[in-house]
Amino acid sequence: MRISVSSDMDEPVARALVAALQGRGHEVRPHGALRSGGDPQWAVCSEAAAREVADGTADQAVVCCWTGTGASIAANKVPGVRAALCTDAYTADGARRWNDANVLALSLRLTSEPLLTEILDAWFAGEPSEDTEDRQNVDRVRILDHGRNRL
Ligand SMILES: O=C[C@H](O)[C@H](O)[C@H](O)COP(=O)(O)O
Repeated sequence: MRISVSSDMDEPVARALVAALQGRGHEVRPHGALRSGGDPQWAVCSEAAAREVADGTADQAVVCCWTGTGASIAANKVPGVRAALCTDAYTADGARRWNDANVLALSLRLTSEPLLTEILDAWFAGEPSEDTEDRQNVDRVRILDHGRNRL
């Protein structure tokens, strides 16, 4: 997959994330502190990565900041993006399964490299649920994207 990755800080775990994604065969599109000349403000680089998912340049994105909160907030402002801040593998699996999340948000502070591996394993193994209620919930979120009562 083509995966946009942003981080507002050039932290070892952010570099490990890029290497892990490449090691899994993904094409990484770096943003923020991960790219020479990139704008490292979390609101800017998270939005840039998320926009690539929304416009189809990327299949998914991983957005990072110290807490993960700013990155997830900014990404979720982009219509079509469902960003989930995941602090463990169970949450990452649920985000893919029940939320059809297309952007993974991570905390640079909390995510150790072993935990990163667990989260990525769960994220990439997870498939969106076909359950009717789950799909209806995701559709409701799509309606919210547009600010009006249609998909
Ligand atoms: O949600 C915000 C993020 O956690 C930032 O990474 C945090 O604000 C640190 O940014 P700075 O080092 O620019 O203060």
